[in-house]
Amino acid sequence: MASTLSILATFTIIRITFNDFVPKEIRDYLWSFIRRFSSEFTLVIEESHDGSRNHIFQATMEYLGSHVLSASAAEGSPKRLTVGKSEKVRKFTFGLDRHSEIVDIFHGVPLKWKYNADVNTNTNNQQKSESRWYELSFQKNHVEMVKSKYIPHIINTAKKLKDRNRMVKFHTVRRERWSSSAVNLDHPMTFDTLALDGDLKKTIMEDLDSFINGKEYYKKIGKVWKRGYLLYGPPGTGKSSLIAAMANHLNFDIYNLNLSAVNSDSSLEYLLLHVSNRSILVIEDIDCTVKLQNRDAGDTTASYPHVQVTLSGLLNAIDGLLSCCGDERIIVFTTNYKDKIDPALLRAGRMDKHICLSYSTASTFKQLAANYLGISNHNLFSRIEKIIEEINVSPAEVAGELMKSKDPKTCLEGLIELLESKASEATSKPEEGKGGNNTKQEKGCKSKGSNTTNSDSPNHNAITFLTVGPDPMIVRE
Ligand SMILES: Nc1ncnc2c1ncn2[C@@H]1O[C@H](COP(=O)(O)OP(=O)(O)OP(=O)(O)O)[C@@H](O)[C@H]1O
Repeated sequence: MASTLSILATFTIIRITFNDFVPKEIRDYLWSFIRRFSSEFTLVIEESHDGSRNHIFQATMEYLGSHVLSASAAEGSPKRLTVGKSEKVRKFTFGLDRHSEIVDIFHGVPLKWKYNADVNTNTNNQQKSESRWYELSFQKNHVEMVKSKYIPHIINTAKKLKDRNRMVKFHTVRRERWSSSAVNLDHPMTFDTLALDGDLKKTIMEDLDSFINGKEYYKKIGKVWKRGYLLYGPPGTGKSSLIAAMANHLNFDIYNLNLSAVNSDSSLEYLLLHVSNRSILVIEDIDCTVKLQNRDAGDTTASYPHVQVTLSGLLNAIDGLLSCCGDERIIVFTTNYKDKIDPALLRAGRMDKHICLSYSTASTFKQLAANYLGISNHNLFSRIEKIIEEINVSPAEVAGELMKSKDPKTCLEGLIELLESKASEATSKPEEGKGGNNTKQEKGCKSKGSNTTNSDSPNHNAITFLTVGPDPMIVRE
């Protein structure tokens, strides 16, 4: 043991002495001489290439950053790492410290990475700049594999990591243009905290994942890589919450478009064409901002004096967005009244999925109770579940009651009081119930042209998920 240590110490001293006393030019020459007799091959990836940023360098940094921490426990791994965080990303980023090495195994081939950095001074010993580069060393017979598989793998992985870690931004319109200062979305709603009935949550997530993994599929069928969703249902049923959950799930920016802030069809077209890739364009309450009546009635223009956007302008702008420029874009309309929207806006190819969000059911109540109160059972549950299936109460109203106290019993009693008052209101005013107030039959999702099979089903009449466009692709590895 002692002799091993002394050999190591001697070797370290020799290496330090060699580095300190032998000029760099001679060291480089000696190394290139030694390499001539070895079967090792080295690729040098510098930070800049042809006078601009080298994307492979950036991708390598991202890629190795995700590997170094998990690899740091392995034998022979670097003993020093760098750590940092910028405003634009959610997580810390780790990296190799200068002159550190790490071995990555890809398809069983060991690939050795070394990170280098040098400070350059000009002749007056004044201006300093840093040059940084990676060296990737491997056996010569793997050159083709590294070129055709490993480097593309690094670039793809780095892109996915970057997309996953970036902050989601929220863009709004200012003076008919997207505001230059988008804010971090920072919305806590996720698919874990969103309460949805039946399989709807799973179906939506699967649809989003198929979309995001479907680049090749869209290319194959010659369709632009975009998808449209219509979210409809009564107020407080989670339409905005679902959009936030979608953005957080995909790490897509949100572009929120209020049509009443747009003065002309040409401005609208400009806005829709200037939405960035990997984003969700949201047009909320579409029935309120533009009177999108059935064109059979002959009304194709906005009927509110302050709204300049016409229905045909909106259709053209959406078709422009859907037919050209950019990738990975989602467009979402929300409305409380699906029947008020011109069917042309909702047809397949414009809105691929119609998702109805509706009043609370026993299932959504239980999800909310688990989220807000941290309980999965209580002796008041059965009473609540029974009444909630009979009346219309939005998840927002249920959530409001569950937030009133930290004591579950107090919250559940408050909720029962609300449910009972709604039930007696519905009994005393049955004619209002028909208008969609509090009767079970009006859970809010029935509308002309909706998926009546689903909406008639006894257990899931609150929610329908209707595919109107081509089904999402099945991605096979
Ligand atoms: N399905 C749900 N799951 C969890 N929380 C919900 C759900 N629906 C509503 N909420 C709660 O109610 C609040 C209001 O809901 P949200 O704004 O998403 O409803 P909305 O359908 O978009 O309403 P509106 O039609 O009035 O815009 C949310 O911030 C959230 O706290």
